[in-house]
Amino acid sequence: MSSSGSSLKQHLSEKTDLFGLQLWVVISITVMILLIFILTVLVICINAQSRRRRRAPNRLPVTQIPAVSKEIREVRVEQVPANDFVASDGILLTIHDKARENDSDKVMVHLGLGKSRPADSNSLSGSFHHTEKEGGSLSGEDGNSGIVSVYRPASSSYRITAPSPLTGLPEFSHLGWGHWFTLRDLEIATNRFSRENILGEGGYGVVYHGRLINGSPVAVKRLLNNLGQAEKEFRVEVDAIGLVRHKNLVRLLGYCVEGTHRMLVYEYVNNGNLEQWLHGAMRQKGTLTWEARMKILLGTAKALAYLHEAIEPKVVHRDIKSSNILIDNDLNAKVSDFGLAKLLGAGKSHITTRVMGTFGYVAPEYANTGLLNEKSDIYSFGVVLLEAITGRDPVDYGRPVHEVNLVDWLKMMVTNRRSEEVVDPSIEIKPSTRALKRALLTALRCVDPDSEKRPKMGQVVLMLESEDPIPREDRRNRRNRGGSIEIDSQRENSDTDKSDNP
Ligand SMILES: Nc1ncnc2c1ncn2[C@@H]1O[C@H](COP(=O)(O)OP(=O)(O)OP(=O)(O)O)[C@@H](O)[C@H]1O
Repeated sequence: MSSSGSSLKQHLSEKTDLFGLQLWVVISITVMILLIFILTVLVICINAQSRRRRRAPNRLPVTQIPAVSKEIREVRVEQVPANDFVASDGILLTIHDKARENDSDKVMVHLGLGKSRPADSNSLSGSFHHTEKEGGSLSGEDGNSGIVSVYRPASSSYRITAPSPLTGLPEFSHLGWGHWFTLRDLEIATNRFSRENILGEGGYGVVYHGRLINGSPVAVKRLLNNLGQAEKEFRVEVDAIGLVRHKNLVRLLGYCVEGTHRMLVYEYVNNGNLEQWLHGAMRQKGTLTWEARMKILLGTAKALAYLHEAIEPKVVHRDIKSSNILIDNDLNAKVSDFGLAKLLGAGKSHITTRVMGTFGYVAPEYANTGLLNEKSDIYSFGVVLLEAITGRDPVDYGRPVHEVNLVDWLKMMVTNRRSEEVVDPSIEIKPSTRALKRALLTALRCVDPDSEKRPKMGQVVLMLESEDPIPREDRRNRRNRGGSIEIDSQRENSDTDKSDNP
């Protein structure tokens, strides 16, 4: 044993060819080099991975809603057979008729405006950038700042806009915009999701009123189920949507991902929604005046203009309707549920069905073909505007057959020069003729059966804000066209004079 030990020692002490170094020295150096090499490789790998993780949100679009939604095609095949959907409506099916389009021309003429050509619409509304200069009605967090906030995924820009003056709250999400709540946090906030805290139930889940430990009131939306969406994917999507900011969009404060639970925590908007004010429980509190309605609709238009035109890539809401327009104490509109379609769109059945939008508000081309872009939101906005003007439901089977569909009835009334009769009878102080025509024209242009002819939301904002009776350019065009339109123009002027100068 000792002889073999001493022979090993002897062997290790032998000089090698490498600079005459002893064998044990060469072995030690080799082992050290190997160790250093392994350590270096490890450090490089860890660095690369963390850099990749940090870069991940930069490559992420706010949402990835494609111009043409795949999910909607799936719905049409599996969930809502096109014919059933359209046949049950009956209106959507026929709205593309040439005769209908001619109707729409007539409607425009009787509003005293004629059908607008592209040049008209430019002169009427200007471009989005024009709006910026004129006072920034499409701006982000601060609606009056005149600055359009463009989503820039560079981390520095969104960290600056990150919120949260809230204190004593759970962990900030990894992108820095909001909070990652635990299930326990939200159980405490909502009194264990008690029935008394339920604000309502929609297609996506149940909404609870809650109070955070710092006293802030919140609305907690408990999503129906996870639909197999991976935790990381959900968090990344929520983070992206959480970065979208506008004073007319309900603010997403944070979320909860725990086990199969998925919850979204929003600012609490305390004055009901437009649907409740027009047709439901909030009517007990009084009737919304014309001005209040226009303020709410203008805020909604600004929120949509922001989603469609001020952020990149744009967001299509997909479910604009009066119950998704929340209202605060100052009668500011707060559009809710934006981004939810994307967040849950990868799921199946009922969620995908929700993505189809809501009966009565869905644009005909969306219902017929499943093709979706922001023009579908604009159609739905037009329906909400008509709903606010008339106080009627978009589809009301309790009415005579020719009045069931709001858009059709409205066109018929305007064609028959009965525009003054469409105003919600519960509005005490009627709008001026000028204001009414302005609102009706805007709504009718939004619900044009031809989606290409609908104005952009930025133009809609300008149309609703405008004080002019009719844009000068538009009048000149109408004079050139002469005939009955000229007569309408004179009527409109005298109406305007009458109502605005009592
Ligand atoms: N942030 C919020 N603050 C106050 N109330 C809210 C908030 N978000 C939603 N609600 C209320 O909770 C109820 C349910 O809302 P939810 O959006 O889930 O359903 P919905 O609008 O009726 O239907 P849908 O899911 O089709 O949009 C509604 O009465 C809504 O006004």
